[in-house]
Amino acid sequence: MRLFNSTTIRLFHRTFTQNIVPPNAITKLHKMSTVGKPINCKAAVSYKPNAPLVLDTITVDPPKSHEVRIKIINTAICHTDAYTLSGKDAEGLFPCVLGHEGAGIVESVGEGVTSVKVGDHVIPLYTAECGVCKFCKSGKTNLCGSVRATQGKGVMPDGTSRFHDSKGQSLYHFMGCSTFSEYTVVADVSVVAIDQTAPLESVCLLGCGVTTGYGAAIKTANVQKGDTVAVFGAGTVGLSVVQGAHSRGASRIIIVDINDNKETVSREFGATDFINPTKLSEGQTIVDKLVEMTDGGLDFTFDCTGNVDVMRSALEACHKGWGQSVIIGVADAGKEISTRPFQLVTGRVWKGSAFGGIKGRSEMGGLIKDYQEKKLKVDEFITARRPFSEINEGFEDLHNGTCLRTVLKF
Ligand SMILES: NC(=O)C1=CN([C@@H]2O[C@H](COP(=O)(O)OP(=O)(O)OC[C@H]3O[C@@H](n4cnc5c(N)ncnc54)[C@H](OP(=O)(O)O)[C@@H]3O)[C@@H](O)[C@H]2O)C=CC1
Ligand SMILES: N[C@@H](CCC(=O)N[C@@H](CSC=O)C(=O)NCC(=O)O)C(=O)O
Ligand SMILES: [Zn+2]
Ligand SMILES: [Zn+2]
Repeated sequence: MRLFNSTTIRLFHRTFTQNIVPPNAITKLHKMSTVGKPINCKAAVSYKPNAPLVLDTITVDPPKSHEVRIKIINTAICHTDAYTLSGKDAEGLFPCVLGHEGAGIVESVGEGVTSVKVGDHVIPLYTAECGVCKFCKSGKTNLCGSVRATQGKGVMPDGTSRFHDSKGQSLYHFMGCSTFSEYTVVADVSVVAIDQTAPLESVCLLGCGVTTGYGAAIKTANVQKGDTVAVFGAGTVGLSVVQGAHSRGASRIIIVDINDNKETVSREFGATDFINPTKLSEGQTIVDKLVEMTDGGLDFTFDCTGNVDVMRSALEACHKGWGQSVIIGVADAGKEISTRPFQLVTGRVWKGSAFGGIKGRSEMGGLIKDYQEKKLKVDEFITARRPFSEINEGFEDLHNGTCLRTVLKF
């Protein structure tokens, strides 16, 4: 689909008034503009749990007040997309347009939008930042209350959807982003403009995985020089925690993963040790092993698996008196965590982290700059690139044992 935004039209308009192009072409050009009109475009629709995504031509309605329509250029597939597709997400709704780790260009904006403009390069944010709600003003959290309730119900803040499939059926939005569509509509508080020179193919990963892990280490945990750290799960999130801990000068960074193929890449991101918990000596638990390796336990541990048994081990491997365990992984509906309260009585702290504690609109620019100055690895997480039409193959990549992120291109 060719896109003419209002800036383009203004430029053409200037050319026309100089009599270089016949005046009747102006009307024709205005007719070609997509602004204010529904757009028909490619999308991958998830009609039901555990089924392949269906490539369809869907209709994306124009943005309403305080909404932004984005042409998505690149989107990656995060483990959370697969989790919701599996039917294990308590908030999962079908039929929907999944995807939340993307980057694109603003096609048009609704009334009242001042924070981004047509042509801006942007990253959609599943953790909004309105700046004025109780959460945003607290200075204590990156969670924002402005659109979270409707986001969890798969609709825009006014309670309606902007997506319809080729049969006219309404489709749910996902995580306020729905990047598995060539065009999407998001709330203005759920999008940030970025430096136009940043490659969208890479920085789309800052829309979730890299930011989440890196932020969990440097913001949520605030790892300091010399700290000992264990990270459970060497996916993009876990390796981004490793990267954050390494940047802070952690003295020991132990990766725990059941897949030996992840050892080399873990060390490349800064891990000092790699442990496969399925290959311990007879009778030894992963907690025993980690406590033994670190003279009593870790300063910080991170769960990046979503497995509640792993979360318990991560807590119990923390040092008595001060060790902190950060839960990042998302668990299946109905799962609960447990431990002996004694673990907390004796000073271990259990906490969680969403989007790495990062405030997307205020802090994304800094992460992009860190990437551009080669202080933050992002490209290194891309293990495959595919055209968007191969999105189902991209989901299969998640199970190939070496996949970190598959980036799709429209
Ligand atoms: N809180 C937040 O803001 C966010 C949370 N998430 C969540 O974080 C988690 C990680 O995401 P992502 O990095 O994309 O996922 P990945 O699937 O890429 O990474 C998870 C890793 O953990 C490994 N693993 C699985 N089970 C165990 C186990 N028992 N012990 C040790 N390692 C194990 C996996 O191995 P294998 O591949 O062999 O299964 C894989 O290497 C997911 O639960 C995701 O939903 C993601 C983004 C944001
Ligand atoms: N829908 C799930 C909860 C999913 C969840 O915890 N999501 C993470 C981000 S995962 C990104 O890949 C998160 O940020 N949570 C905070 C939030 O406000 O959603 C469920 O219902 O369990
Ligand atoms: Zn994600
Ligand atoms: Zn807010």
